[in-house]
This record gives sequence, C-alpha cells and structure tokens, in this order.
Amino acid sequence: MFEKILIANRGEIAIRVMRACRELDIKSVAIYSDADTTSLYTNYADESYPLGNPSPAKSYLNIEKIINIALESGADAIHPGYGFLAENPKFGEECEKNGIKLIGPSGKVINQMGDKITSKALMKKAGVPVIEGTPEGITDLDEAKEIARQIGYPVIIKASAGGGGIGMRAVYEEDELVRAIESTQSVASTNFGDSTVFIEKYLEKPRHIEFQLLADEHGNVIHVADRECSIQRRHQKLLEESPSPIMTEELRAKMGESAVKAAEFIGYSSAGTVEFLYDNGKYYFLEMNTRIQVEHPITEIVTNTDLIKEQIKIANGDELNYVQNDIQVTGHAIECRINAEDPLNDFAPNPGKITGYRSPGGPGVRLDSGVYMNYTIPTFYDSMISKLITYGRNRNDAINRMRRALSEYIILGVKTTIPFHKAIMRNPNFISGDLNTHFIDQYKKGIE
Ligand SMILES: Nc1ncc2cc(-c3cccc4ccccc34)c(N3CC[C@@H](N)C3)nc2n1
Ligand SMILES: [Ca+2]
Repeated sequence: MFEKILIANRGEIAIRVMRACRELDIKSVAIYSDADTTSLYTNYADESYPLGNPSPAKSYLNIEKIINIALESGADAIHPGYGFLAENPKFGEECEKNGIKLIGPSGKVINQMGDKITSKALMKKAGVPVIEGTPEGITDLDEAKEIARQIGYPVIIKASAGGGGIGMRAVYEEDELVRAIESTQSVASTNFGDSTVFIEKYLEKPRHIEFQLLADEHGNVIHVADRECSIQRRHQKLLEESPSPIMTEELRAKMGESAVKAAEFIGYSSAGTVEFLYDNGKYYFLEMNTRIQVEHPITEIVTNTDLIKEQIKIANGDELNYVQNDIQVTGHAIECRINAEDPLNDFAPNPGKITGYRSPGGPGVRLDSGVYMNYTIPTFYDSMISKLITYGRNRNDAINRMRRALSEYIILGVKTTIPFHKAIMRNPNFISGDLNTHFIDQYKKGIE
C-alpha cells in the first residue's frame, strides 16, 4: 500500500482525502498557495509544502511545481480531488514519467471522455442509449440543415470539446440554425481551441440523473447507485440528492447496467460518474466524469461506502471489495452546496472574513467544511466553502433535517447560499420531487 499521498487540491475535498488517508494509515502531504497559508485543510496533513503565487495557473494547476513537491516529499501517489488537474491528461502523463501513481483513470480514458463526439460514439458501440444526432462534427451547413430536419426541431448545437454547459445552443426553427452553428463554433474555438460542433435532438425538460461507478484495474466494475442533480444554475450544481425521487429498483438496474457497460467497454478504472438525461421514461448517455465529484458524500451515506478509500485501494492494485449485490440503497440523502455567494445578487461571489461561525449537527447531519471562525475566504478560488448533507429513513426525513440543519448553520461576515437552500426546502415543487434541469429558471421568483 502507498506510504504517502500528496493531495493536489485545497478546501473541503483536501480534508476529505486526508481523512481517508489517515483511516488507511497513509501519510498525507498538503500543498498550499500564499492565499491558503491559513486554510483549514493544511492542519489535517502530516506535512505541507508552499506553492507560492496564489493564481491557480501558478499554484494548483502548476504540474511541474506539484510533481517536484511530490518527489521532494517522497509521495508515492497523488490524489487530484475534483476541478484543477483532476481531468487533465497531461498531469497523468507527467506523474507516470516520474513514477508517481495518479489516483484516477488512465490518461487515455480521460482524453476519450473529454471529447463529446468520441464519448458518444464509444457509448453507442457499448450499447448505451445516446441522444439522436450527428455522429460526427458538422462540416457542411446544408447537410446540417437536412439532418436537423430529419431529427426534428428543437435541436441543440453542442461543442465536442465543451464542458460545463459552455458552447451549447438550442435551436427551435430552421432559420436560426446557421447562426446558432456559427456562434457555437466561435464560442468553442475561443473556449476550447476546438470549433467542432455537433447536433442532437433537444430534450426540453429532462432530469439530470447520474450513476456513481467503481472499477478496479482488473476489469471489475460496479455501480454505486444514482444521484439526482437537476437543480443547477448556469451549469453549476447547487443541490443534489440520492436516490433520485423517481428511481425504482428496475430503473436503477437498467440505468446501472448501462453505466457499468460503458465503463467496461472503455476499460475504466477508479471512481467515475456516468451522467444521463432522463426524459419521460427514457434515459440517454450525456457525459462521463473521470474524477470523484463534489456530491459523492450522498452516495457514501445511502450505500454505506467510502468512495475515496476505494479509489486509493483501486490505485494500489487491489480488487474491488464489493460485488454489485453488496450495493443496497438505504434511506435518503440531500447535499446543499454552501457557497460564499450572494443569492440576491445573481450569486456573485462574496469572499471575506468569517466573523461568526456555528456548525450544524445532531441526528442525520454531515458537514464537509473547509472553513472556520475568523477564516478569511480567499478571492482566487471557487466559492464553495462547505457541503451540508442530511439524511434520514426517507426523503421527507432528509428534507426536515436539512431545514433544521440550515437553521442551525450560522455564518456571519459573508453572504452565503444558505437562505437560497432554505427557500428550496420550502418550495412545493422541490418537495413534490417534480424536478428538471430548468427548475431554477422556472421557480427563481419563488426562491429569491
Ligand atoms: N440533447 C440535449 N437536450 C437537452 C440538454 C440539456 C442540457 C442541460 C442544460 C441546462 C442545464 C442542465 C442541467 C443538467 C443536465 C443537463 C442540462 C444538456 N447539457 C449538456 C452539458 C450539460 N452540462 C448540460 N444537454 C442537453 N442535451
Ligand atoms: Ca459533466
């Protein structure tokens, strides 16, 4: 087993990985920029090393600096967390060159899943349902018109190298098509250096349901059940829950089987997530995320698993500890992302000094927090400061506990999304489980 793991990340996920290391008796190494000298996570590691300049490019995205610290500290593995270098193929190559194990899937798989046209083509071959559309990028506008006519409007134009919803444009009638293609191509080339775009049937009010995967390096793959992630704002998830309110045993078996087939077909290893769109009884492959995700705790709670420890064991070459039958869903869990943002000012980031802080607790509450009383939230990084998770025997229990925990969670000195989540927990459509990806737009007024 590894002796020492470097966590190439910061905040709550760094603490989460350090906790898994400690439980496995593995030493942990923290890295911190000048803006993170007082951050909580550095206290949980056995040793910590400075990165210097706080800009992401010069710190948490600086492959050379991070590899050098790993070599200097004698770390034999690196956990990338999520964001930053977590899905960067170059990072995997550099780690391999330096004899350091990067905890995650192979660079080849990260590359393949990073391209939407490639990933869709692979999924189709694997027998996973994909959304009707062009198998290749658009090269000829007349051909595109013909294809859009065959698919039937509305259609959506998507950038193949896209992510996080950037480079996506819904088109409701033919005379908008050309302009939509050209604008998406230019957005794609500016943002991703690749202007390849393709067309799909546009699903107007789908749900976003994703399946957690665990795959070892010996070809064993299982799914670890589903998460509902439809409550998003500008492609930023705000709240997630497991299981999905619409999940049944047979639908879970069917979608789970598709997710496992996808992973087996591409030779996936480590933890990963297959995202689906669900639209009145049918589901379609959307994307595959080749990293551990922010919302992994709700899965850990309802399936009684530790996904980070499993990732570390898989990277160590161990066989999976579970067979599919070991995965049973018990109860219900909800995660609210607590961001230092102002919900009444378009969720603009609101960093600053925390002048008052009291954590929630009690039955059915888990708080994965990266902050503390008197901590000054830096301006350089993501605005998520903690994740409040509640769970109970059923969804109603979990909602009641979330209402209570949100009322106990005191953060003064900065604005946060706590009031927003309190409103969601009182929103009739959320309570009824009537969710889709337009939830926020549909009910924004009721939430502000
Ligand atoms: N053919 C078709 N129809 C509807 C879609 C709707 C979305 C979408 C759009 C806006 C918010 C979403 C939230 C969760 C899941 C999907 C969405 C979508 N994407 C793709 C990138 C992902 N982050 C959002 N692709 C879609 N594709
Ligand atoms: Ca994704």
